[in-house]
Amino acid sequence: MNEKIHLNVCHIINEAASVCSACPHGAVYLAGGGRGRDVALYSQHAPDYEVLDDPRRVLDELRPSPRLLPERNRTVSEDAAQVDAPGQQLPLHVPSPGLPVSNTFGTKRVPQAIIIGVKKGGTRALLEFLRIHPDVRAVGAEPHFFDRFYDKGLEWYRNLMPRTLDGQITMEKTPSYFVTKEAPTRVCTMNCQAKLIVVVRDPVTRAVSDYTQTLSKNPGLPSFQSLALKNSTTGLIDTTWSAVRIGLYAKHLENWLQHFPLSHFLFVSGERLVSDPAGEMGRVQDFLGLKRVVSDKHFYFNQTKGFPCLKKPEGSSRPRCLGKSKGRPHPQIPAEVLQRLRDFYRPFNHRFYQMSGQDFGWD
Ligand SMILES: Nc1ncnc2c1ncn2[C@@H]1O[C@H](COP(=O)(O)OS(=O)(=O)O)[C@@H](OP(=O)(O)O)[C@H]1O
Repeated sequence: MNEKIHLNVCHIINEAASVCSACPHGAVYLAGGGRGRDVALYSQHAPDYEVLDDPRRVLDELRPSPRLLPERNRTVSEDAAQVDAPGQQLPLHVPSPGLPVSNTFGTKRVPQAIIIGVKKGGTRALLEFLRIHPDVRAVGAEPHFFDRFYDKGLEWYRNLMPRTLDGQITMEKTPSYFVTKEAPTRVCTMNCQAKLIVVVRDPVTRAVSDYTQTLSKNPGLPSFQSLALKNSTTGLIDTTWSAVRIGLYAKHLENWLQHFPLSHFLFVSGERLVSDPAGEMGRVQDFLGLKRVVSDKHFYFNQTKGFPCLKKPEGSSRPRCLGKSKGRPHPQIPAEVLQRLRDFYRPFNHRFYQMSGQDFGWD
């Protein structure tokens, strides 16, 4: 193989990571320890990464569109920067000494659109669905720039972004931005015209989902009810617990609305993203000013997973579901505790419906 093409092939293998239920953290890591000739090149550099199971896929990546040839930002894992696991982030870039890490196609731009929340709302599904669109380029891992790494500076942030051609939109998702006090002013300092997407989900289910994630990392965690309730007799809710606090959408939105007009926001229903992904994606594409490319022909409902999956996600010619940490079973929570939480959230939900102009039907 011509050396230049060979390097491009390797580069694209490395860049074409996509979500996969069979791999740790739900991601395919295409570099390292491969069975295929091209993949094997990486074995000494990135031994920790999973193997591309079919080197022929590389050719698929090369074929479809010249837009795929510019650098694809390296995706690591959808859970690379979990809000619950500070300090346990995987690198945003897979090192590949001696091989080109970028080419000169396109420009790295700061995002014009950001998925700012909410944690456990369905943000990963939305980003992966958007990445099918040829005019969307997104960083795979969560950069956490506007909450944790702001002092690294805007150039650091911009450098994390994939290169885009004219007309393509740069995006990222970090769900913790929605609940970060300083995030709105920081995002506005970067770009006050930014479009902001919030995937919201019934705050009670969201809290249980959040708890499920923490429990999966820490099996000794106290029960949901002991964390959610200040006192089991009075039934008072502990609003200092982050799993509860994140669901106060009206309160967090109020903070954002001090810096951005409502027209800059799109609220995506986490529930409808599961029941009607194509319908919800239609709204998202309209909001972003994109042609409606992502449609019902891209989705199928996977009975085993119980969720919609992609027929052809970005960088793949095979169907893919999100990883095991997305759409996992929740522990059983006593009905009276859930009811107590539902009652607690009701006024906040109604306020949120008023503010957003949308009724999400959570009660
Ligand atoms: N298509 C598809 N496949 C799998 N999972 C899906 C999908 N669409 C939405 N969801 C829901 O996404 C929930 C996880 O939300 P996030 O991706 O925002 O989580 S995170 O904040 O990034 O950790 C996840 O929450 P759990 O069900 O609690 O695991 C899912 O309910």
